[in-house]
Amino acid sequence: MSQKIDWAKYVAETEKNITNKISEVEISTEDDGQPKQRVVDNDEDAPEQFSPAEASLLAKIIRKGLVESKTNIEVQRRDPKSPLYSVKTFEALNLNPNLLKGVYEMGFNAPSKIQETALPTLLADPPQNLIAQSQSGTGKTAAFVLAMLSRVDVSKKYPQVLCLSPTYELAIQTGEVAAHMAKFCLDIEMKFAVRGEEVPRGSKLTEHIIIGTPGKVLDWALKYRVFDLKKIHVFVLDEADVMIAQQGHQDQCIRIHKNLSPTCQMMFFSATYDQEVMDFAEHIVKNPIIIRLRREEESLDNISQYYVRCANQQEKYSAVTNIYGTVGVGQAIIFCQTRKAAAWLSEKMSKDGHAVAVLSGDLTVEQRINVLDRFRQGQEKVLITTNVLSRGIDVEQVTIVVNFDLPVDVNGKPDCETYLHRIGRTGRFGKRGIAINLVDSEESMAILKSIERHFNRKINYLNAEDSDEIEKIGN
Ligand SMILES: Nc1ncnc2c1ncn2[C@@H]1O[C@H](COP(=O)(O)OP(=O)(O)OP(=O)(O)O)[C@@H](O)[C@H]1O
Repeated sequence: MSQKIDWAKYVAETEKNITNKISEVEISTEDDGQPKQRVVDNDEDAPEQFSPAEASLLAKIIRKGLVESKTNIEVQRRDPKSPLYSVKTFEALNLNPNLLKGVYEMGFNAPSKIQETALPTLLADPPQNLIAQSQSGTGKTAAFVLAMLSRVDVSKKYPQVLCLSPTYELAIQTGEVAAHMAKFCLDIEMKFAVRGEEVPRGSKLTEHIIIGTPGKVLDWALKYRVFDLKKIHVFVLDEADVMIAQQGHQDQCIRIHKNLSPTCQMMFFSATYDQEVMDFAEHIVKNPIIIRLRREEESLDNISQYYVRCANQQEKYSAVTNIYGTVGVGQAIIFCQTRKAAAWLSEKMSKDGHAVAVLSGDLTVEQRINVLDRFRQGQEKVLITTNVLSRGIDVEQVTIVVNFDLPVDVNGKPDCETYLHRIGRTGRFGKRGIAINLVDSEESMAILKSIERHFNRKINYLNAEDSDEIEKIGN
């Protein structure tokens, strides 16, 4: 099926394309287009209107979803098919006692499947390389953060562990998890290498761990030379698939990777790897242990997926305002494909008296972190955003994800990986979540169907005429 790729040539060509200007790029394929008005053709299955009956059905679904979000995690832990399943305790993973204290302090009672399977490899001696895949919200961050903290030699006052994240927000979140886990390991020091952080040229970093975005890390390592990539002995690539395959990150990550010592331990993590990206990962990581999901395991049972048919942009807007009215005690994230669409939607909702926050690459990093903090504290119940927040961001109370626009790649083709990451902002660690897709044209219907086929997972039509619908939810 696929044509053979010469990875060595591919890496060499990618490197040739590296520009001298090193800057941070967000994982968003935003364009500057205005939201378009589209008209849907008649469809025999589905009425065009987002009717009051549908609005009321939606409200019921959301309420039911919220009630079920109290699903017992312990039950899932005993189900071998669940990503939360584990047989071991954290004690059995041979963690340093102070790290173990940190883990329990965070309220973690037992490891998830990925933690239980990845940690023995990550902590093995001699060190083993790992390429790991596990569904969104199943505890990958804790797995690699525990490995990072375990590998630090505090007597050596220089950066030894490097973790790369695709966005500013994700780097900060990972640093916060690491700080929390290291609460009883006071000697471990960390530094963020992200936009807004500056270091004097010629100075030498003394922190043990660097967590950052690729552009800044490359700047600090190769331009300012404030730390030595050859002395890094643990390299973590979070969201590894976009980091090695998406334009903007790829050249920087590969350049960083090339400058590491051949003995540096590699830890690649993501919820998604398509086959080509996995082949490439296997090419750049020597003798890796691979933890891989089957396609049908990639999407989570605890996230119920729906679509709503809307005739045009105005009906999409009505659907969103209806959803706004039903969020209740949870929170919602609404994804738009472009910054402009996000700005348009948030302005319109604000004008109509709905309190919403908006986060996109249009804001400064200070504004971005401020918006996210307020959302985490529940000051706004609804956050409108772009793909910049599609990956990794962990806000426990998010019960609903809305795709105002379905995710497409630069060629307008369905972006199944982004879809999975977006809907994974809800349903964190076994909680229940609801994903609602707004479909306003035959093109968007085709995209939805293609996503459905890709994961072989039904996305249910929100049919107000079907009185059994609510009963089916969650089954
Ligand atoms: N063993 C555990 N017990 C209880 N909660 C946990 C455990 N491990 C992680 N969590 C919690 O689960 C949530 C999701 O974890 P995390 O953010 O690490 O997921 P992830 O797999 O990295 O997700 P994503 O693919 O979206 O990046 C977090 O709130 C985290 O605190």
